[in-house]
Amino acid sequence: MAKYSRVSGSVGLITLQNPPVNALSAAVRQGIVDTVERALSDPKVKSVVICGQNGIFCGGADIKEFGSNMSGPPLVPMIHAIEAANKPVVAAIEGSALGGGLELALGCHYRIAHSKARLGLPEVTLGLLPAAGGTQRLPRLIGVPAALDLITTGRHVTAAEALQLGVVDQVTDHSTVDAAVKFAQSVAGKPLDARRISTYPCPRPSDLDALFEGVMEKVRQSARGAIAPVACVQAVRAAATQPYTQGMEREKELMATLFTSGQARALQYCFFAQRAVSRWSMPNGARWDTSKPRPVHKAAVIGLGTMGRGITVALAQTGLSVIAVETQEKQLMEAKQAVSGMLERGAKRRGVAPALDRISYSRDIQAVADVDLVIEAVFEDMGLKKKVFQQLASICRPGTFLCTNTSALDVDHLASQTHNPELVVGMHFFAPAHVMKLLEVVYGPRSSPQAVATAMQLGKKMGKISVAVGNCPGFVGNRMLKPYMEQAFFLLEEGATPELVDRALEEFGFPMGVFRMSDLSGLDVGWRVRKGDGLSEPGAPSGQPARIRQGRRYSPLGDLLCEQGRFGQKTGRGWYQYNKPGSRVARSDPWLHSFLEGYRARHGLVARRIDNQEVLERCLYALINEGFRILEDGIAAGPEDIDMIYVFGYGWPRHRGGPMFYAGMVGLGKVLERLEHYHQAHPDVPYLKPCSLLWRLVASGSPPLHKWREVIKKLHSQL
Ligand SMILES: CCCCCCCCCCCCC[C@H](O)CC(=O)SCCNC(=O)CCNC(=O)[C@H](O)C(C)(C)COP(=O)(O)OP(=O)(O)OC[C@H]1O[C@@H](n2cnc3c(N)ncnc32)[C@H](O)[C@@H]1OP(=O)(O)O
Repeated sequence: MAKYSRVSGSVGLITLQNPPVNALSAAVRQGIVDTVERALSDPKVKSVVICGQNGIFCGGADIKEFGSNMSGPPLVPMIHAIEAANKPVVAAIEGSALGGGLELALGCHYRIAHSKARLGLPEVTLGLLPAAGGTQRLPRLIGVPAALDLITTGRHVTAAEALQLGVVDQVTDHSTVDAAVKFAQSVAGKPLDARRISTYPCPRPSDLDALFEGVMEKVRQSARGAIAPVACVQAVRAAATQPYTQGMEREKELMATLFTSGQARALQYCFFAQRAVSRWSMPNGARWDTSKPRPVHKAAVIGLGTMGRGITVALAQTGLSVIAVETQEKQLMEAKQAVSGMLERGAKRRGVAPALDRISYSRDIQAVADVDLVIEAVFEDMGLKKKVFQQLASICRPGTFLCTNTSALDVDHLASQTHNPELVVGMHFFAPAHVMKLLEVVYGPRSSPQAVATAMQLGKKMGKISVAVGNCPGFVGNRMLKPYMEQAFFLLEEGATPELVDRALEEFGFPMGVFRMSDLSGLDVGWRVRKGDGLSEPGAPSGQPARIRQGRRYSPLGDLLCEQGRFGQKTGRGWYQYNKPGSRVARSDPWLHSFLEGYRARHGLVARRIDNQEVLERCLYALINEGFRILEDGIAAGPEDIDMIYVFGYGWPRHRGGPMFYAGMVGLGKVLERLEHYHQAHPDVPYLKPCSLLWRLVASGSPPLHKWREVIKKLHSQL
């Protein structure tokens, strides 16, 4: 699918046609090969322009093809043929030129870009490297350090930056195709030898070894176990140290390893899952494509603590008018300052004016009377939230959407405080709310499809990955976190240390292990919840054994630390020790180790050797098991929803695809077998009991993840 025409008498115009992004599918590659041949053999044609239809040059190789047997002409010889052409070929870049799209443009002799175009080699984000010559041509064109930056980060650059780097030859504000055709006419007949990038010598930095060692070190640290960034560095090193043909061989060899890796599968799954979650559905049949969102121009935020401040910033940055309400004078003053600071810093980073005048502050909740949507972000206390919702119900004009930023409380119970429960949804942001990408949109049994659609659309406008989920304690993310953390506590009781557990999880790829994370977010948060649930003393019924609550195993370790005032980083002591309160550098704490020994002795527990494998299996499989329960309960519509929540909100390593994808990679049978094993060893831990959906999936032959919905549907229809 590439259209051919002759324009302005002597220019062969090739238009890539594969909506929506003109990906280089087999048909497009065949189309390019055919039309280039046609242009080169037509004596009337003196030069050639390649462009893409619908304002986008090319989004790269067709990622969907990677999972199947690839047919059609391969990219590398196709691009070589273009570069070797004896007539000038000009790329007219509008919209995006990414991955294979940019590699195609690098094979052309000239590149003209529209000022709004974005260019990049994002293959690394898909677990790959630019394997159509990108790792060899780009460093030859723009130098090794700049090429390393683009290829190892995958970042997209603007046309202006591309021009500055030397990736493109000209930028236009007008019709790119017209400019390229004119340019093509002007260079017709001119020698092309100096325009074939593969023939350029690669500029060789004097400190080559030091440069590559430094970049490799940086990449290894930030990649957290991802292999593609490392391979990207190796491929660029080949460009800098070997002739082009050998460099291409190295590129191919490294790509072959990446192409078949589990990491590439996981990252490509994430690419599609990230897009799939916007196509939400509810158990009652309501869906994204049949539910119309209402526009939101003016919003209000109630409560300006940490979350309320971040939400206010995120809304203002999206271009909405915001009324920010905080009843406490001192808190309001502090919040104003903090919000202005965040907006100014963000605006400076993005080179725009801060959106300060979009926000008006008030101490009076009556100020929200005429907004389109309210986000309540007061303290996580049901009594307080209920009061706010009752007030909102009487203040707001009819039709106003009322959203709660609770992280676990019952959205339906809050909805019942209003006259229009259909207008109520949860909008669970993650701290810091103006930075974190995840938003859980929580629908209750009475939430209208329009309320869900409106919250989802608002989240998208705010640049969030919004995932629609059902209402249950903890929703999806926090509900799954509970068994994960519980296992970590039990492992301490049985002989592990916080350091051992955290190391295993960090080696797996989490940015922080469970105990370092708990110190960061504050041990008191969970303590308050456990007290509310009647688990932690003194709320627990008297006379019950210290390590059993509500008939199941319970570890009071977190409560005991809180009783000592060890709330984590903010108090300078938690699972680790810190130089001073607020310090972020966790150090091993001998006090904690002897406390654990004393605790075990008091409860007659004998410490045993626990290895990384047990830590991972118990923590991760307990979390995954809860994920299956969530699917079984219909709280999440599909495994992609759960995975994107964990990747974007909980630091699950993207190259492992999310917990449910990971379960599929490990093998559902193996997950089931290990859960059974651990449940037999710990029968008082219900979270370790494999759930029926997992049994059902294994009994159905462990189908691939995209077929799970069918099994879930069958299960629901039988209930
Ligand atoms: C032993 C075995 C040896 C094997 C060796 C194998 C050798 C193979 C040789 C391969 C040569 C390598 C070539 C190249 O280096 C590799 C690549 O090019 S990989 C692809 C790189 N490109 C990207 O990563 C870009 C991805 N796309 C985007 O970033 C964005 O889509 C966009 C282009 C900026 C547009 O953004 P939006 O306008 O917001 O639109 P969406 O993102 O919502 O996308 C719309 C729609 O299009 C789908 N889509 C986008 N890009 C692609 C793509 N490249 N391929 C397929 N489909 C794509 C996207 O999924 C959306 O559809 P939906 O999912 O919503 O249905």
